[in-house]
Amino acid sequence: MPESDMQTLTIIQPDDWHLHLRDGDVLKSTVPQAARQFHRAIIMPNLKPPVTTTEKALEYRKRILDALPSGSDFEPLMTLYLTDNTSPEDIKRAKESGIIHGAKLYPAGATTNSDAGVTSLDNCIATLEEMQKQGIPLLMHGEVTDPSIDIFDREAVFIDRVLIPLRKKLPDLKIVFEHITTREAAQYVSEAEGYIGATVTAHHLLFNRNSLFQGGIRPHYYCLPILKREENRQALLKAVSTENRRFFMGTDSAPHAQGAKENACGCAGCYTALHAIELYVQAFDEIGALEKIEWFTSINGPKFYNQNVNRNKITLVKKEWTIPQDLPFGENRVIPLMAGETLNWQLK
Ligand SMILES: NC(=O)N[C@@H](CC(=O)O)C(=O)O
Ligand SMILES: [Zn+2]
Ligand SMILES: [Zn+2]
Repeated sequence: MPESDMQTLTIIQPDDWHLHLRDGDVLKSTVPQAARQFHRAIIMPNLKPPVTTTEKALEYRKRILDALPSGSDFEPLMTLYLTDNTSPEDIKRAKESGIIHGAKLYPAGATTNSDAGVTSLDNCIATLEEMQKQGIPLLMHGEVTDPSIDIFDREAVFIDRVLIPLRKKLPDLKIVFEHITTREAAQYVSEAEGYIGATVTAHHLLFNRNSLFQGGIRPHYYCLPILKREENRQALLKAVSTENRRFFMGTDSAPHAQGAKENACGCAGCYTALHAIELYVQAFDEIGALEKIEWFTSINGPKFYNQNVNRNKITLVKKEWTIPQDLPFGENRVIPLMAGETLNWQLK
């Protein structure tokens, strides 16, 4: 149970089960910011070029570890980027390495750096069977790419067109439905048979689609899956704050340089790794559910991934602070979510 006296909140140290750190120079800031809060993180493989092999993941892991502040015990949990050409041998190799904790499905064209992603799951059945056999979870960006489907419906349609048929074929495949944003997804994950979990971001708990157009167009609130109607936000809040153990924290912190967001064709992704835990605490506090937060932030995720729950604890204090306007990002700047706005809780 979290310890709380209204002015402080102490919880088991959280992990981030969905994080983009990017690569190169920017690791100098993205890695320490994540390591300040989390013990472990599932590292997304959508680099340019993507992390498609265990060898590439080992090299990327080393670059991440090299960017850690000395004394940090942060552990990057690596993932493979599935393509039409990922083979069952690639999966065996990943399992043997001991460093790969999932393989990521990006439907081709669905989101940032997904062009090399899977064009049809039919091309991957042998590979997915091997994942099922080896116990490697399939992490999914769950949106259909059919341009005739409205952007606000792409997640719900994915459940019927892709997820349910896939789970009929491979009922023992472990699945994480990443960054869910709809009532339909929350309900499906709550009730479905078998081994399935879902991550939920802080921004989908805090904001609905009105935030995209508050007094003008707001590129820093644009991410995929796109923010939805309020009723969906309410369904997500309910899912993460009830006793269901299938929902866990995954920030989907996805930094893009300021100029790539504030652009005629701006990139999708919100940067939250600086202040993720404070954002989640704010969301739970707003619905009076702080006593439920620890399952979501610190327990359900490790249990899903067969990892130990962390031993360390973190403490937040009830104290207003202002989110910085921008942050270093290699040679550029990145704008954190809610830049310049106030949060009520601060990590000690
Ligand atoms: N969530 C996003 O809007 N963007 C992510 C990709 C992803 O997780 O879909 C990114 O890598 O920028
Ligand atoms: Zn995604
Ligand atoms: Zn993501």
